[in-house]
Amino acid sequence: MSTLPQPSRPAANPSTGSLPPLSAPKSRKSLPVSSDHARAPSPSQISSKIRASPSPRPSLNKTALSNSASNLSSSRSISAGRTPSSPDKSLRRTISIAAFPQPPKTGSRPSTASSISGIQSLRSSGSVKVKRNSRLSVGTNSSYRSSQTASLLNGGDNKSFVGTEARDPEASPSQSRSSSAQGSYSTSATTFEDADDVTGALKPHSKPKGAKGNVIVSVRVRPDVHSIETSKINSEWAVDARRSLITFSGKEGGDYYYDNVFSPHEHNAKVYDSAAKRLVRRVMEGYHGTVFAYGMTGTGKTFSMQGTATSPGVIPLAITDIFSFIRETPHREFLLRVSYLEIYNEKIHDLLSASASGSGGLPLQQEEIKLREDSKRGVYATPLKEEIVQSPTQLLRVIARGDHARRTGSTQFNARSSRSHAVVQIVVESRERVPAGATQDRRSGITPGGVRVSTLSLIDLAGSERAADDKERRTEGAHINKSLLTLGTIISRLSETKDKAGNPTDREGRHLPYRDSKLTRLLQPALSGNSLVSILCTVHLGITGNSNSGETLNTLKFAARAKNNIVSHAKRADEALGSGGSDAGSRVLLERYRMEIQALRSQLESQTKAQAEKELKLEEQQLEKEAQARHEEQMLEMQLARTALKERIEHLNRLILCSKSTGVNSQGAMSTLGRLSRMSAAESVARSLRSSVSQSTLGAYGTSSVRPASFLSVNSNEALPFSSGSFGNDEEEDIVGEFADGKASAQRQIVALQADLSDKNRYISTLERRLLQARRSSHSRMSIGVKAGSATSENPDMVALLREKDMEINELRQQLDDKDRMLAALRSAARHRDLAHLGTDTDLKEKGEYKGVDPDVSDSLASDHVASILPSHKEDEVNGRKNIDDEMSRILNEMIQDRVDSGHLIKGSHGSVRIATESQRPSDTATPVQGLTPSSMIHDNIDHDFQPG
Ligand SMILES: Nc1ncnc2c1ncn2[C@@H]1O[C@H](COP(=O)(O)OP(=O)(O)OP(=O)(O)O)[C@@H](O)[C@H]1O
Repeated sequence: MSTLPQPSRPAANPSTGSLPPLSAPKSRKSLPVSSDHARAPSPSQISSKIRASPSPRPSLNKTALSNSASNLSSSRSISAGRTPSSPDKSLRRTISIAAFPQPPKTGSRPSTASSISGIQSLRSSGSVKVKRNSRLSVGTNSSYRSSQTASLLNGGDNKSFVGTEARDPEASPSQSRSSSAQGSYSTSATTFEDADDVTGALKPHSKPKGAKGNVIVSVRVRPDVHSIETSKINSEWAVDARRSLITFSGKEGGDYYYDNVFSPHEHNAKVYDSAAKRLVRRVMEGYHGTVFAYGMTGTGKTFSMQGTATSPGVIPLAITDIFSFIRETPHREFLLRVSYLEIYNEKIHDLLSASASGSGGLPLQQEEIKLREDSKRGVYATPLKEEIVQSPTQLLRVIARGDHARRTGSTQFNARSSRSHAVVQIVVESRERVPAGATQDRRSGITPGGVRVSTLSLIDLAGSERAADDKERRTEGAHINKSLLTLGTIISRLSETKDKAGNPTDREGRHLPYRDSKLTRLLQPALSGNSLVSILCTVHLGITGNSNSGETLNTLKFAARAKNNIVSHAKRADEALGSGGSDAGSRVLLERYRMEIQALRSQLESQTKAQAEKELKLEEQQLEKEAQARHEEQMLEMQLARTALKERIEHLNRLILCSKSTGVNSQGAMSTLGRLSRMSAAESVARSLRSSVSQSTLGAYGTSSVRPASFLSVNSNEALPFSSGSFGNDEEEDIVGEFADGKASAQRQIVALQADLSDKNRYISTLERRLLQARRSSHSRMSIGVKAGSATSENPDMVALLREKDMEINELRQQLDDKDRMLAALRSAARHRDLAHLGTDTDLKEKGEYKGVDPDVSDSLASDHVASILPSHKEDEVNGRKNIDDEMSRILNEMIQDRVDSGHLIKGSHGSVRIATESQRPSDTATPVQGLTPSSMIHDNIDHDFQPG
């Protein structure tokens, strides 16, 4: 949404209390009468011309006078020769902008003020005939002094009024247009001087005492490109830029003074410096400001406002200045938003909305934009897109986009004529910057002091034109002309009076027709008081094109009326506190943004906090998880190692027991036992043991009625208290079962045991390696744990585990030793047995009793390698067998004792043994004695254990 500057509407009799003391009154009748005018045509003649002004001048505004008397009495003056009661005389208050703080001087852009006077320029160009002191000779009928005082925004306080002498450059050569020594510009509500008023009233060299206002009117003369080529010169016009004077010597001729007159050779930069710069600076300080270009089509309005790439106009130069000001004002912060609209055929279009420019340059249908008014915002267009801009480039780009969308067309006088009124509005919000560490208003969440909002409106009006041939142009022209006419009417009737309802009226109490056109409605706030105004009127005085003297005169009169009638009580906008949520507050975007930023910041802070806490928690959880995972991993490793060790121990145990049993068998020649038992039960020497074992084995299968003798009874030589075929309980039966099958040869057992031995050696070395690794990794983990200050609880476990593993390894070593010993014993037993078998076999063969013996076995038993140890005598043989029996018994006893000690076997009261149940075993070495497992298992194990390698 956008609005033209609408500070609170000026009251019927606006108080000037908030304004700086007026330095001079603005009096319509304060103009000095030049001696020229003495020679001027009669008052009646002048009046007839000057009264082109559409409305008669009301009488002096008594209310205004009385209301402002206290403030103005010292500074107001009523021009000489004029009585307060004079009906056509009006005393207008003036407001001095010179008393306001001066903007910082910038060196950002050098002033391009041309030193060439307009007269000189015109002379050189020859486009306008300069007439020195010719006014009187021409018989000038009127004299418009629209710039009788130091001008608002482009003049200096020292600017003098031009009397007869002063107008003569030679008589009064230097009318300084420069600003005062302090660089201040003064403004004045230009006094429009009716001929009636002038008559006999103007005093040469009189200078109103600082009559100043906030309205500046400038006239720019467009160069005539054809004038150089042609010898014809429009001799009716004379332009004296130095004295801001345009003189027309034709019909209705006269002198026209303004705040600025720019000769055809003045550049845009000069125009900006003199006509707009000051106003722009004031807007940045908190005043509303409006600059608009008015003039016939093709006279250079767009050229002045937009300019070209090489010669930027008012708009781009203002933008540059705005940002220069921001840079130069570090103690304040600013927010700029811009809108751009056009009024085309009495309809408002948003030039920044996406739909503003459709394909092929045709505008798309967009939501109708309406003008609304409220007490706080004044008149504003809605809905209107506003863009927040942060750099001159961005702002220029936004405006260029709007320019692109603006409607133009070819007219008789301008190939690219603006067919609409274009309004750029830049809303400036500013506030004191919060000093670092300053305390803030806790309740509102904002810093003390509010936001100041001011608006700069830069308006390029469409040009007035005569009826065109083209229908479309005619329609456009009708709308343009109507709105411009309304504008002219309003300006000519402007007064400070208002009706009871507070609506502005002219001096006769008639309503001002602001609502007659969108343009005037939109300009209402600017025209009716609280805005600084700069009007740039463009004319073309050449002999070609539309250098129509009548039109030019109209423009000059418009300018003069504007300067004379528009009274501005511009004051700095109040600082609004935007936190209240009121309408005003909601307008103050800067504050809203600040609060939003603050809210977002605190939100961000709390979120960051929460995030940090969450992250910390997650991290902790992660660490916990990692520790847990590590722990689990370690436990798993340990478990695996443990399981592997246990399995191995079991395996070894099985082997040991099997070896024991094998030993028993080998003592009784287990593999051969079956064979022997099959061969004969009458084998003499080894019978006691071998047959008993054999029988017990057989007994286990229920094939023998002989009382079985457990292999344990070998040592004790005690008869087992079991009945035949049973050990008295199942476990013992299982034991018996183990010995029931013994077919492997001693050789194979030895080979198997050797392989197993090497296997175990390998395994032990593997275990040692693993242990070493485990120690290392445990050490590194422990050190990590110590570093992290956690996971120290793992140490006892690890130590215990290591200890356990050490024990297991020791145990394994012991077992291995046992095995070694057993192996040695088995070897020697095998040797002896083989020798004994050789002898026995020979006997049997001799006796023909060696039946059923496998010839292979027989052969193998009779192999050469045992032949060497064959005893020569039977007695030796018997003794040898006895020794073997004894040795085997001893070894077996030792091993059994070991198992009893380790809790795997339980000794019975009668010397019998049985396998300990799970519950009876020591918990830490709960290794099942696989060698004493049920027979089916034993078979498997034996088979497995006997696997070579
Ligand atoms: N001071 C100047 N110096 C050089 N060229 C100018 C000047 N003023 C106007 N012109 C040229 O005159 C032509 C018409 O100017 P411009 O379009 O600004 O007129 P306008 O008043 O905006 O017309 P319209 O109302 O039809 O839009 C342009 O080509 C422009 O470049």
